[in-house]
Amino acid sequence: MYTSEQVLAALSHVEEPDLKKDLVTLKMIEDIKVENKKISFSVILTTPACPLKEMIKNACTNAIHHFVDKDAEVVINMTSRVTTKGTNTFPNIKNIIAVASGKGGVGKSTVAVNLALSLGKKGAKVGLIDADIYGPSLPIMFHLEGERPSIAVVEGKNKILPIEKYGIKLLSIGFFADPNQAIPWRGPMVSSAIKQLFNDAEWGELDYLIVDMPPGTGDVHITVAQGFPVAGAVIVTTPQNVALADAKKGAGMFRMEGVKVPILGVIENMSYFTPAELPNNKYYIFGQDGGKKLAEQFDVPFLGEIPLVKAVSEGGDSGEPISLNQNHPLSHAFLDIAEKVAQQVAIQNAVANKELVG
Ligand SMILES: Nc1ncnc2c1ncn2[C@@H]1O[C@H](COP(=O)(O)OP(=O)(O)OP(=O)(O)O)[C@@H](O)[C@H]1O
Repeated sequence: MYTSEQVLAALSHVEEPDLKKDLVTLKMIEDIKVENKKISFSVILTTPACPLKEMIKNACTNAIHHFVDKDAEVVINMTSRVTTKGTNTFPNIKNIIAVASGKGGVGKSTVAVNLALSLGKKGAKVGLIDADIYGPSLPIMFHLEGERPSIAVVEGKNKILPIEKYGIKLLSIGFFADPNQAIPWRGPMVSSAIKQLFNDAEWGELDYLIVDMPPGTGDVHITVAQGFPVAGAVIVTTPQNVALADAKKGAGMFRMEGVKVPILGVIENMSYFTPAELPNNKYYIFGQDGGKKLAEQFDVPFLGEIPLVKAVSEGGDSGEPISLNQNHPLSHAFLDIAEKVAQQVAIQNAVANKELVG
């Protein structure tokens, strides 16, 4: 018969690759049960979208076989408790992630929507705010044109109820505006409208709240970055020089004194085009590797590339984003990006909570 101490001793040899400490020190092991030759326990990851899940699971099994008994039956329940910063002033929303670009039209909304859906597919509780006051696209991308969120009284206060679709909760500035009427936004108006989407909505418990920002750097950015505990920003760009130059300004804003939002990484969209009849050809219409170079310049991770594919724009226009199509290769590409984003959030949280030296 084995003991829990033997199991813990074995697992203290398994390191969490990102956090660079062993699983026992990080308190990631729970519910140890030993029964004859069977050893079971739970590993509590920092996110259900952990890209290292299988690697950690295999390392645990190997450690038990090596340090306890090579014939033990090992049953591991891989689960998660999404981390947040100790200083988070919004405890029911664990991580706010801003999706930003410098230039307009680079696919920021497309990335925000598919990132949110992919995190949801991984089992996280996800919300999405469309804060693009100049061109809110979420109502069309979710086929919710003309919808208005309901209002409910919660603890004596009127609260906006986010609309739920495809497993995530949504609010768009577009739900409150006439799509045929342009609004001349002034600074204070912008600020109060954006704050309402966060403060006056009944979001419930969320692991990740993705915020689709307007292009450029303006009032919305300042309101979100200074008014709310943003876990990090993702920068979307195309490889084109004009987009990169603007993306640099956008990323630079998050690093300014008084803003100081960590940049989680760069996503390159419209990286290349592959015609359906020539599936092995890649045409780098907007140039090559611009996103990677931008990530290098800012010393942040490159989170992935998305090619120019007709199904992406069709999915956006029809209200069925590409991520809903499980079989499409880009659905996998977005899942991969979502894992990398969640991983970077967990790393930033560990740095902020002084569990990791940044
Ligand atoms: N990888 C892609 N392949 C094909 N079409 C794409 C791709 N990414 C985005 N698009 C299309 O490009 C257009 C602009 O995308 P999107 O609205 O996501 O950009 P944006 O940066 O959010 O724009 P805005 O500046 O208006 O906020 C949309 O029609 C979208 O469907």
